[in-house]
Order: sequence, then C-alpha cells, then structure tokens
Amino acid sequence: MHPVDSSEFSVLKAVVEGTAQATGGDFMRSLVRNLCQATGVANGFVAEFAEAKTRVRSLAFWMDGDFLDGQEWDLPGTPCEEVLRGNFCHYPSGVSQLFPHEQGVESYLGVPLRDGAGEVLGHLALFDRQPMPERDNLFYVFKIFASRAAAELNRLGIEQQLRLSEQRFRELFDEAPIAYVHEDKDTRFLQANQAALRILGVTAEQVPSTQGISLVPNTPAAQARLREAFASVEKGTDSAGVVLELRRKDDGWPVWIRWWSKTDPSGRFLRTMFIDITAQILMEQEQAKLQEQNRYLQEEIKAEHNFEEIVGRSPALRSLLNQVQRVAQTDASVLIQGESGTGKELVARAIHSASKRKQRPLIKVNCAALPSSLIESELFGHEKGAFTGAINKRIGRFELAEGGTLFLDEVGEIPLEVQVKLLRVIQEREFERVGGQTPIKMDVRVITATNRDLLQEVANKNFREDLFYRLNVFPLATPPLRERLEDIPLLADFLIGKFAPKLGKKINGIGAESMRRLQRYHWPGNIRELENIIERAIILADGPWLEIGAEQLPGSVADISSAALGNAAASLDAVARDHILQVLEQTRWVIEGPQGAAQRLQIKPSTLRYRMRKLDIRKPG
Ligand SMILES: Nc1ncnc2c1ncn2[C@@H]1O[C@H](COP(=O)(O)OP(=O)(O)OP(=O)(O)O)[C@@H](O)[C@H]1O
Repeated sequence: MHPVDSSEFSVLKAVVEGTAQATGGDFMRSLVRNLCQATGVANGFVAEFAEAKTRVRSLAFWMDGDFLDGQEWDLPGTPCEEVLRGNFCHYPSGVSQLFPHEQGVESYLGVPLRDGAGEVLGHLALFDRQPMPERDNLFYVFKIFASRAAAELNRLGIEQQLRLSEQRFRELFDEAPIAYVHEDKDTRFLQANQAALRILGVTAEQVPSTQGISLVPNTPAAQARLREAFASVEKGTDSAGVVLELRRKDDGWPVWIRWWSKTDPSGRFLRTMFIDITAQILMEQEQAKLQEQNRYLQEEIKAEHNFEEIVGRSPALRSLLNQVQRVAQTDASVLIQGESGTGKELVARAIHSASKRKQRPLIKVNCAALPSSLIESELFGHEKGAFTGAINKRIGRFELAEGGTLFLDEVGEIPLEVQVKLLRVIQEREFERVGGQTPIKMDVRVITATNRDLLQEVANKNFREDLFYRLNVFPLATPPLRERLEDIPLLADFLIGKFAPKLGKKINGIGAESMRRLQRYHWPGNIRELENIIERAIILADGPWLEIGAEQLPGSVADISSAALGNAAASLDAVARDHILQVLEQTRWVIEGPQGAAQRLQIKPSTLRYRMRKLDIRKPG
C-alpha cells in the first residue's frame, strides 16, 4: 500500500473538493482543471474514442489556464496511441523528439479509461512544455482520478443509451398503429399516442382534460359494455378484448373500439390499448340489415299478391285509380280508408309501384297483428338489451324501408304512446331505436290504411288528431264491392283465371243465373269474400261452367241482410253483434285457423278481433 504523504493529500483533497458537486461533462471539465492546478502541470484533457478507433475527441480540454472546446485528433504518431491500446505511459521529457508532430510538447502522462468489462473507452492525460519528472504522488493521484473519470464516462455512455432507448420507445409509443392511453383509475388521461388521438378525435392539448368514460354514450347498451370492460380489468386482461361504443370528442360521431386494459404495478394507473373496429361494426350492421330485409322479403314472397292487377271498370274504381296515379308521383302521406277486403293493400302497392321509389322496398307492417308492446320495436328497431327479451339488436321496419315506402296496415290499432313517436318521426324524418340515442335519418314514404272510421277514433280520443292530419295529407277511399256490382263479371273472370289453373280445373265462366245471384248479393266481405266463394266453387265444380247456388253464398251473412232488412228497428251493429256471437259460440270461441270463426265469417282474424272490441263482444266466463 502506498503511504499518503502530506503533499499527495493536499492534491487529492483539492481535486476531490473541486469535483465533488459535478457530474457528466461538468465533472470532466472540473477534473482536468483541478488536476492541472493541483499538480502544477499546464495542460490536461479527458478524451473518448470518436467513431473510428484511430481517432479521439475531447470531453474536456484544459490548456494554459483555459478550456478548449471540441478537440478531435488522429491517434497515429501521438503519445496517446499507446495509452489507448491500454497502457499507462509516462514521458518525463523529449516528447517532441519521439513524436515529431508534437512540437513544443516536452512531457506527457496518460492513463487509459476502461469500462467495467476492461474495455478501453478513452483516456486521461496531462502534458507540458516543461519536463514532468516521475513523482509517486502525481502518479498515485492521477490513477485515482482516472478510475473516477472512467466510471463517469461509463455512466455517461449508459445515460446516452438510456436516452436513445427512451426516445425509441417514445417514437414507438407515439407512432404505433395501436392506440395507447395511460390513464388514472378514474380514466383521466395522462398520455395518449397519435393513434389514440386520431381514433378519439382528441387533440394533444386536450389530453389532460379528457376522461375516457365521458366518451361513452349514455345508452343502456353502451353503459353495459363499459361495465363489462371494467369487470375484465378487475379479472385481468381479457385476451379477446371488449368491444366498446364511444363518441368522438370533436364531432360526436360513433366509433367502436376493441379495448384491452391492465392496472400498472403501482395499482394506481391503467395502461390501455385499443384498435378501431368501426368499419367492421358498420359492416356487421349492414349485414344484419340485409339479413332482416332478406327475412322480410322471404315472407313477402310466400304471401301472394296480384301485383299490378287492380281489376274493374266501374266509375268508382276508375276515379280511385286516377287518384292513385296522381298521388304516386309525390311523396305525400296517403291514408287509405275502406272496408275490409276492398283492396286497400293492393292500392298501397300500386302507389309504390307507380312511384319513383319503386326500385326500393315496400315494407308492410300489420299493426293489428302485433301485440301493442312490440309495435314500437317492430317499427323502430331496438338496441341489444333495450328491454327484457331484447337479446340481439334488431333493425326496425322504418330502417328496412329506407328509400322506399312503409305501409302501415290497420294504423288505427297503434297504441297512443307509439302514436306520439310516430308523429315525431314523420315530422322530423329521423328516429332512434328503442333503447338507443343515435338519431337515424330516414327517407321513407308513409302510406297507411284502416277500416276504422279514424275521424270517429279521433273524436273518441283513441287516435291523435295531429297524427291523423299528418297521415291524411292525401285521403283515398276504396269503394265497397256493393257499390260497384258492375265490376263483378270482370272480377269473377279474373279470379277464375287466377285459381282454376292452380286447382287443375278448366273453367269457362259463370252461369248466367249464378252471375245474377252474385250481383244481387251485398258483399260484406268485399273482394276477399268474392275470392273465397269463387275458389270454393271451382273446387266443387264438375263441369266447365261454375254454378254458385244461394247455399254457396254464406247463408249466415245473407241472413244478416235479411235480418237487417226485416227488422228495421235493429241497427246493423246489433245484428252483426248477434251474428258474430252466434258464430263464435259455434266455433267454441276459436278465432283463427280453418275451423275458426274468422274463416266462417270470411274476414281476417285481426278484423274479427277489431270488430269484437268495437261491438264489445267478450268470451263469457
Ligand atoms: N280491384 C281488385 N282487383 C283484383 N283483386 C282485388 C281487387 N281488390 C282487392 N283484390 C283482392 O282482394 C283481396 C283483399 O284485398 P286487400 O288485402 O288489398 O284488402 P284490404 O282492404 O287491405 O283488406 P283488410 O282491410 O282486411 O286488410 C286480395 O287478395 C286482393 O288481391
């Protein structure tokens, strides 16, 4: 062990005190200056390898009482070369003779600086115009500070690497295609990368004032997803991610993201990642819409329609067809009123087919066939989980009819609370799904039909007056068959042509007596009733001429007329009531099906129900 004498100690002390507060570049400068001043040598420097191992650059260079900046030099032909090979070198004098490039330098002392693994990083050196005799204390102090300088150089290298890797990480974080957000437990943003800002419509300045949950819309479906997302954080990361629905901060547009989040080790922050899946979700929605449309169209294909054919030449029908042609060219709402079976649906289809919307769908809703609790969601659709039983999202008939026509049959059956929404939708031309909050714009023409006296329903407060006038912009009335008995031969021919081939019969026409009988009948069930009678007559026919006897006309209905005629005091309603009751009792109150009362009465089950309500007919007991 080398004993420390007092002069060594004072040098040591001076350098230690001079460099105590400094780190990094400052430390190097303070080291060379203090070392020179404490040892009395004029010049000194710390240098590290430049890019090539044959060159060095100074980290600090002290010369004749001043610092020189950014010195760089080639090693060959200098005393430094040997030092950087890893050797301690001391030339007490004669440097300029040994190294002709180093004119004016007399003496040199250099020591390599190594990293932890022994690799040379640079060197610390002193040089002078005076000789530098060998002094133990000088070497000793010099070596101590060389290892201190090496440690600092090492640290600077690591710091630099750390800075680079942090910068690389930041760039990666910022430019990653996946969105990253660093947020606190209340989802207040601390940091968000470019992808996150882009997806969420948030600017860099808005990051500190943004809270993730405030971007989730206040709909039952979106909030349920949010709860699911937080539950997945509690459980640990869900590898499949959770789908969340958000609104962009800038324009409020909906975005859907697949979201993963994890609590950081401190437990105070969330590291959240997400990707934008809006395009995928919109495609799924479009697909669902097409599926729904497909399902609806399948049903429609099954139902039979006489598309173009509205048969008849009577003045009453001609006037109706004339109005149909005129109103078809416009987008006006049409209300078709008429008795059951007079062809209201046929007229609605004719308006659609003659309109500019004919390439788009005509969607029908029979309001009497739906339980009142489901009408709203059938019309407007619903979001997943909007009410008990709503498992999947459903697209409503208004959405299906986009660009086309919506035909609301038996509109008088719509409950009052849905009438309010319908009115608003027709006025504002936009609606929301049940349980949803996103307004959906629509371009749909509305045609409605009813066999009720709607104005009477308005007077009875069963139908909103404002909605009535909205729907009744262009009223049409389908005449009952008894007011156009002259159309019966034409209709009968048309119907024979329709049914006979299907039933495999060859029928020429209707016998003269039968035709007279048909034209004397008063047709409470209108054309639907005529259809049924002709179809039945074809089934029963033995020859090419149809014979329709009085017994083939529904005797019971004929009774109504005779009863009504025979008993002037009895109102038609009372007679109808008695008759319906009688048929219901015969069918044991079965309404639908081949043995049901509706079939016997030649009316639709929905119409029968409606009449029962109107005439206050209830099943006893
Ligand atoms: N002028 C017509 N020419 C040919 N067929 C007709 C005519 N009018 C109605 N029909 C036929 O009569 C049947 C009943 O017509 P539609 O369903 O349109 O009547 P509706 O008034 O809508 O009845 P409801 O009020 O009971 O719904 C249908 O099969 C239809 O094709």
